[in-house]
Amino acid sequence: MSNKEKWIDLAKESYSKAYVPYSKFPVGACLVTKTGEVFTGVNIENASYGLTNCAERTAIFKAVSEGHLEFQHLVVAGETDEPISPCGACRQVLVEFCKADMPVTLVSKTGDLKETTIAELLPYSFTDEQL
Ligand SMILES: O=c1ccn([C@H]2C[C@H](O)[C@@H](CO)O2)c(=O)[nH]1
Ligand SMILES: [Zn+2]
Repeated sequence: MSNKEKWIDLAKESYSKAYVPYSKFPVGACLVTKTGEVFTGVNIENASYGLTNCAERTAIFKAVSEGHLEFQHLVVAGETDEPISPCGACRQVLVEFCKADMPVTLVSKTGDLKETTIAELLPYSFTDEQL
């Protein structure tokens, strides 16, 4: 089994930890650091719906909290017909921590994959270079 297949499995396995009483729509992410450590994340919803934290941001915030700032790959898996597509808020947070050419693998419920990159997900993004 390749590393990427393992990361896809980890993203899917994390569904069981998603806190999704409102949408019943679990999403799992697996973020891999440059040195190969893996951080999973799930969506965590709230009765005040807007405070929901997506799986992607949960994974990033976990990794950054542990001192990791360099990443090599992200997998996001959802119970969608087509490979899941990260929301705009997560794309902006990903741009903050991931290089433009970092590969991102998006996964559907049947295991269809879409291979993309950070820059493809959020072209012409606002970054610290503009501050
Ligand atoms: O890429 C995505 C898309 C959606 N969600 C979550 C937010 C909410 O909990 C549920 C439905 O939008 O899915 C994620 O975690 N990641
Ligand atoms: Zn999101």
